[in-house]
Amino acid sequence: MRISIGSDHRGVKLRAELVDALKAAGNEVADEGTFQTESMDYPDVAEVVAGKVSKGEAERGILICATGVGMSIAANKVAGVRAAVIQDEAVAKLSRQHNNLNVLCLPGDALSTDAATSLVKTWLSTEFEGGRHARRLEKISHLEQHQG
Ligand SMILES: O=C(CO)[C@H](O)[C@H](O)[C@H](O)COP(=O)(O)O
Repeated sequence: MRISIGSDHRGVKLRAELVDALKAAGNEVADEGTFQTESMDYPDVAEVVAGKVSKGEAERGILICATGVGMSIAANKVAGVRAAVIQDEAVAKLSRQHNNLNVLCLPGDALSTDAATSLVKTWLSTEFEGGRHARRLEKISHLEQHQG
């Protein structure tokens, strides 16, 4: 799978570990940084990862900051992106089955490498169920196009 992954300064270590695990599993990974531990602004990285997902240049995106919250807020501003903070296996699965989540936001401060790797594996391998859930996503798309 083609995956774009990024983090701010608070997610550098976890991101590097996930990049290795994703590549080892055979994915095509675009690592968007940041590559520095100095403080930087998470929306700058969210824009790159969410933009690639929105344009179809990546099938999925993964974003990491301290809480995942800022990344999810920023990513959801990009057309066609469905992003959420996930830190639970059952929710990771449901976020794919029911919401077709295409950008996974992880709280780097709250997850061990093993827990994050397992969440990502579950999330990547779970298919969208369609049906009534597709109808609901169409309503979300409508909101995106006709807000205000
Ligand atoms: O945006 C966030 C919270 O919603 C992210 O967790 C950031 O990583 C965090 O705000 C960065 O904070 P810092 O004090 O600048 O390291």
